[in-house]
Amino acid sequence: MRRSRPGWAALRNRLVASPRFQAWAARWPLVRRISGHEGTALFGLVSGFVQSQCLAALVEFEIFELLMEDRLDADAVARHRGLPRDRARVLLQAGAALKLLDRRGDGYMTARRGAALMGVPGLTAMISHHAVLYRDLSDPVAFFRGETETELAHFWPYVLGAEGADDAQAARYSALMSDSQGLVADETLDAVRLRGVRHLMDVGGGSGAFLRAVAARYPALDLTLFDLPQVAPVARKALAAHGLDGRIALESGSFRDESLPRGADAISLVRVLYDHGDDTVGALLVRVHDALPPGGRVIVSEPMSGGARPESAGDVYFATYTLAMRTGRARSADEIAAALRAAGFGAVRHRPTTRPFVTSVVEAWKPVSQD
Ligand SMILES: CC(C)=CCC/C(C)=C/CC/C(C)=C/C=C/C(C)=C/C=C/C=C(C)/C=C/C=C(C)/C=C/C=C(C)/C=C/CC(C)(C)O
Ligand SMILES: C[S@@+](CC[C@H](N)C(=O)[O-])C[C@H]1O[C@@H](n2cnc3c(N)ncnc32)[C@H](O)[C@@H]1O
Repeated sequence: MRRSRPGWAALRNRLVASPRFQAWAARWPLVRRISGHEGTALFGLVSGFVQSQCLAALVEFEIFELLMEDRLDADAVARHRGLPRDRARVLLQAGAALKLLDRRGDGYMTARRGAALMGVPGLTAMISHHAVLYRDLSDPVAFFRGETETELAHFWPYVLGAEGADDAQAARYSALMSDSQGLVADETLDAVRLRGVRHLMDVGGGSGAFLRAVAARYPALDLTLFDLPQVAPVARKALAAHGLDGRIALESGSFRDESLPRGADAISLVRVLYDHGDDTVGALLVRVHDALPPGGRVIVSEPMSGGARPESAGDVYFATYTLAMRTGRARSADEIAAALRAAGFGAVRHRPTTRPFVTSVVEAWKPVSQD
């Protein structure tokens, strides 16, 4: 691959890395703003793990619930939560500095950002679950060398295939996933139009939260949920609880081992591909292609890497998370498009979403004629 000569960038780097240049830049009004901005951004990176752990403590001590309606001082919070007073004060100050709590006088109350966090389904459960990833990352050098026996690799064993999972694990997985699926479903359905589709099959649909959202927006669509046999009891229960057991058909099987049921003219893969390696994804997309009629559509929705324009959610969080799982990876929209084309799809479209940290969407169509 041809490399461009990074002449200007190399000169800039030498200058910016020099303490003398930094001291000079701090004195001059025009550059002072840029250097202050860079310093603040760097401090955010350096201290980000402490911020996340303060957030985790606020969640575990259920501080947002306690301060949702009442303004309490640190002593009262300490009493309610069985914390030493001086430590409660430090935690509440940290919450206020992170704009999760709002301090007035000596009193603290849940701030708008804390209230928003409480309103995102599954987010506090995800924050608690991060304890596993945090342990996996405790030696980042070993982690990136691939030397860590990660806990996350065992947390989702059935991602690796039907044989690895038991019913309890499937239920736990589906609960954590379905809690967060409302947001993913809304983002996905805002990004794609299903008008003209007759029958949608959601492959790897978990407990059916995506199809529930589809059913609400498109009452005339036929809907099928396909997932592992272990997930079927959880899905059946969830659909019945929402009165949708007659509305959404359930099919069980493993897309690793068998072809997909035919009959749908659109197939969705919501947060499925990034769990799996390239070979599994390639084979799955061929099976999706085989199951669709000519003119049928595939919809891929999941958090994605920014590719040539790296971005934080896909290239830091989800890329690291999937690395810790030791199975899948966060792919860019271009990589997913290439995999779709390799499986025989055409007319690939990237549909932007408003919250790429929740999901991004790529759609493609099976050509009407193969010539
Ligand atoms: C009322 C007055 C006076 C003013 C109001 C002003 C106003 C309009 C304020 C707006 C407030 C508001 C409504 C805010 C809403 C904010 C929302 C909805 C924020 C949503 C945030 C979502 C987040 C942070 C989602 C995070 C998701 C994560 C971390 C997901 C992780 C998923 C993983 C690890 C999945 C793994 C799957 C696997 C295992 C790879 O297969
Ligand atoms: C990350 S979850 C996503 C669930 C749901 N689509 C969502 O977004 O909440 C991945 C789903 O793929 C399913 N899955 C994994 N391997 C599978 C396989 N071999 N065959 C069928 N489904 C599978 C899992 O059971 C799980 O429900």
